[in-house]
Amino acid sequence: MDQPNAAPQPERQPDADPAKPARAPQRLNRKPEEDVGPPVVEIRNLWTRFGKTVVHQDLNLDIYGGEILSIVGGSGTGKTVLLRQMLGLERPSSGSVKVFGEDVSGASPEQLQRMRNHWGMLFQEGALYSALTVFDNIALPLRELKALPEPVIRDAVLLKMDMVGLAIGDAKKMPSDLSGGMVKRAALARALALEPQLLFLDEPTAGLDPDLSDTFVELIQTLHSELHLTVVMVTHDLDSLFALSSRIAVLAEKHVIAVGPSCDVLRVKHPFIKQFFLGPRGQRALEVLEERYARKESED
Ligand SMILES: Nc1ncnc2c1ncn2[C@@H]1O[C@H](COP(=O)(O)OP(=O)(O)OP(=O)(O)O)[C@@H](O)[C@H]1O
Repeated sequence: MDQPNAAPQPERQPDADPAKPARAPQRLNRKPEEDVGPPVVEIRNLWTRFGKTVVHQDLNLDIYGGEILSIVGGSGTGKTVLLRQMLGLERPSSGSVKVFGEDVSGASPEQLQRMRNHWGMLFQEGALYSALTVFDNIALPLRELKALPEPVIRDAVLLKMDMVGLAIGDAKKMPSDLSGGMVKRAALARALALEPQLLFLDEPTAGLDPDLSDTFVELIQTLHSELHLTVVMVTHDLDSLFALSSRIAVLAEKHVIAVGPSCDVLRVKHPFIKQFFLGPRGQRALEVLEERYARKESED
């Protein structure tokens, strides 16, 4: 996690019209410090309208390889819709969403299916198929490829189960036999089945008690660094937000008002940021994180 450093310099959107002043709320739009190459996800001038309701208005966001980018915002600010647009499950009213340089917003179902083979998605509540065993749930994306022999699928499923901390004996269990934490692990194993480079997480710790949530956060941290994943996460959970995020993108006023490392975003003077991060919950989450760092440092 980045430690507080120099005050952030406001940066103009890369494709903004130089003749126009940067919009006042776009206070911060920082790339990660090191040279990380072109964005893995590139959202440009995106508008989303449902009837007369405008959810996103000229929204821009870049997500870079290897980072964990978390999207936060108040209820109804369009986080889930944005995630679904990145996954090609919904189309924006205008603007573009590119993933690995390919336009998701205009892709055909066949193109989308091919693209999705490079992404994994962990939905809220795990979203396992209740009629399938843990093994068959994880095997599903591999079987859908219709290219792999069953012994290869078996090995891949067992490897993924091991990665997420499930025992071989769990393979035959039905989702209804699993605890909340195990459902998350099985869903994560399924999201990783095709060895994606990009992983989308929707509220990954929702429904877990604090201990299970911490364990799951550690698992995501380990997998992120071992598998060199790029992770895009939507979360309300401040503990996992601070523990995991390389950068945080804040949605308010129908667009991204700030994006950068948590230490920089916390300094942006905006009512939502103040209320969300600097209220009692935010302070507690920061204290927990500081304690965790102090413990880690003394252990090292
Ligand atoms: N298919 C749809 N038709 C009409 N309105 C929709 C549709 N999908 C989403 N919306 C509206 O768009 C807005 C953004 O929804 P979204 O679910 O993305 O919010 P969110 O930021 O994820 O909220 P929360 O944090 O409460 O889950 C909401 O006002 C929602 O009612």
